[in-house]
Amino acid sequence: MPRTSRIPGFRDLSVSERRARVAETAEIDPQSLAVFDPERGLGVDLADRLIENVVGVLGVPVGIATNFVVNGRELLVPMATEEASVVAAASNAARIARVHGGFTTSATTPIMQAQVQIVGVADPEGARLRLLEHRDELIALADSQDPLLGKLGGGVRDLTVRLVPSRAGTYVVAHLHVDVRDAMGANAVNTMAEAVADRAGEIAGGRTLLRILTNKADLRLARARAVFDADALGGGTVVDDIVHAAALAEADPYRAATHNKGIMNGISAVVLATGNDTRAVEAGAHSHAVSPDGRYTSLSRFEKDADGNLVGTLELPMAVGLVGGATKAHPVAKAALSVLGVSSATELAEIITAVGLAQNLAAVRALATEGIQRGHMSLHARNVATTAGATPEELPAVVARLIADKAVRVDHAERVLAELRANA
Ligand SMILES: CC(C)(COP(=O)([O-])OP(=O)([O-])OC[C@H]1O[C@@H](n2cnc3c(N)ncnc32)[C@H](O)[C@@H]1OP(=O)([O-])[O-])[C@@H](O)C(=O)NCCC(=O)NCCSC(=O)C[C@@](C)(O)CC(=O)[O-]
Ligand SMILES: NC(=O)C1=CN([C@@H]2O[C@H](COP(=O)(O)OP(=O)(O)OC[C@H]3O[C@@H](n4cnc5c(N)ncnc54)[C@H](OP(=O)(O)O)[C@@H]3O)[C@@H](O)[C@H]2O)C=CC1
Repeated sequence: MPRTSRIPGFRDLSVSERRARVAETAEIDPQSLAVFDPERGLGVDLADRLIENVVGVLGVPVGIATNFVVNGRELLVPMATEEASVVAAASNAARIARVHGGFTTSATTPIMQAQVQIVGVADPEGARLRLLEHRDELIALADSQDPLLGKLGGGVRDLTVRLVPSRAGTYVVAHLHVDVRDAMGANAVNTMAEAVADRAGEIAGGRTLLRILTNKADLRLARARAVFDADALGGGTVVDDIVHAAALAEADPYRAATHNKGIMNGISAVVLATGNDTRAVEAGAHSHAVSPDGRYTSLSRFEKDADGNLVGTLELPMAVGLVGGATKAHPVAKAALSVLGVSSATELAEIITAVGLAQNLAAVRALATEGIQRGHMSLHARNVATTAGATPEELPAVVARLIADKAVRVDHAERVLAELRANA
C-alpha cells in the first residue's frame, strides 16, 4: 500500500490501532511508539536529570494530525496539546489543502544570531567600524569554540554591528551570525558570544555586558504556502470572507493577537511534541509579527488567486533542532521525530510552519462561516463531561446531550449526569 497520511476514520480507531497505523505509515517499528504510554515515556528518574527540584512529570496528550502533504511527502504529524479541537482542525485544513497538492515549504540557512552589548563607548560610530575591521579575527575566535559545528558544515558566517540608542545611552551591539545546522543553537551561540566578548569590548573601547542569542531569529525563517480549493472551503463567498478576516488581522492588533494565537496552536504543539523550546519559537514568532513601522500584525496572509481559490502563506522565525535540548533526551520527543522522519532541523522547521498555516486556515474558516463554537465546543464537550465526573461509559450520552442542548458547560453536564444516573 503506498504511504498516505489520508486515513479516513482514524478518529474511530482505538489508541493501539492508531499507533499501528502511524507506525505502518511512518515505516517505523510499532514498538518504538510504546513510549507514548505514560509509564513507558518520561519517567521521574529521567525528568530529575532534565530540570531541577523535580517532583514529578506532567502528562500532555499527544495526537496525530492526518492528511498532511508537505513538498509532496505524505506526513502524519504528532502534536502535543491540552486543547480540544486543535488536532482535528489541523487535519481538517490539511485535508482541504490536499486538493491542490498540500503544502509547499522553504527555509533560509539555519542562522542564529548572538548579541554582545558594549556599554560606555565614547565613540560608537568609530567603535562600529573598528569592530568590523576585526571581523575575521572575531569570527575565528568564535569558530574555535565549536570545531564540531564546523566539521558538520556550520559555523560563524558573519559579524555585524548595530548602534542602539536607549534612555541610558547608545549601545554598541555586535551580532555573530552562526549557521547552527541541526541544533536550535542557543548553547552554541551563547558560548561563542561569551568567548568573543572581552576582545570585542577591547576593540570597541567599552565594557561588554550582555552576551546572549536573540530569539528574534529573523535570519532563520521557515515558509509555507498552500492553495485551498474554493469549493472544498465552501464556495467563493467563504474565500472572500476569509480574505476579509485576514485583512482585519493585518490591520488590527487586537484581532492579530488572536489570529496569531491560532497559528501558534499548531506550531507550539509540534514544537512541544518534538522536545523543542516553545518559548523560544513563540518569542521569535511574536517579534516577527511587528511590522517595520512598529505595528503588531498577523503572521500569515490570505489572498484569492486568479482561479478564485484561496492562497495562504506563512513565514516566521523557526529555531528548532534535532539535536540538543530535550530532543534527544526525551523518549516521547524521539518517537515524535521518528514519526515525522525528518533528516534536518530545517525540514522540521518547514513542517512546523505548514502545520501553523493549516491551523490558522481551519480556525479562520470556522470563524468566517459557522463560528468557532460548534466544531470546537463539540470536541471540548468530552473534556467538560469528564470534569463533571462522567465515566468513559457515560461519556457518549453526556456529550451528545451537551451538544444537542447547545450548553457545553460543567453545571449542565452535572445535571445531565445526575438525570442519567437517576434513570439508569
Ligand atoms: C472541529 C472541526 C475540524 C470540525 O469540522 P467538521 O467539518 O464538522 O468535521 P468533519 O466531521 O466533517 O471532519 C472533517 C475533517 O476534520 C477532521 N476532524 C473532524 N473531527 C475530528 C475528530 N473528532 N477527530 C479527529 N479529526 C477530526 C478530520 O480530518 C476530518 O476529515 P477526515 O480526515 O476524517 O476525513 C472544524 O470545525 C474546525 O476546523 N474548527 C476549527 C477549530 C479550531 O480552530 N480550534 C482551535 C481552538 S479555538 C482557538 O484557540 C483559536 C482561535 C479560533 O481563537 C484562533 C482565531 O481566532 O483565529
Ligand atoms: N533564549 C533562548 O532561547 C535560550 C534557550 N536555551 C536552551 O538551549 C537549548 C538548545 O541549545 P542548543 O545549542 O541547540 O543545544 P545543545 O548545546 O544541547 O546542542 C547543540 C550542540 O550539539 C552538537 N551537535 C551534534 N550534532 C550536531 C548537528 N548535526 N548540528 C548542530 N550541532 C550538533 C554541537 O555541539 P558540540 O560541538 O559541543 O558537540 C552543538 O553545539 C534548548 O534547551 C533551549 O531551551 C538556552 C539559553 C537561552
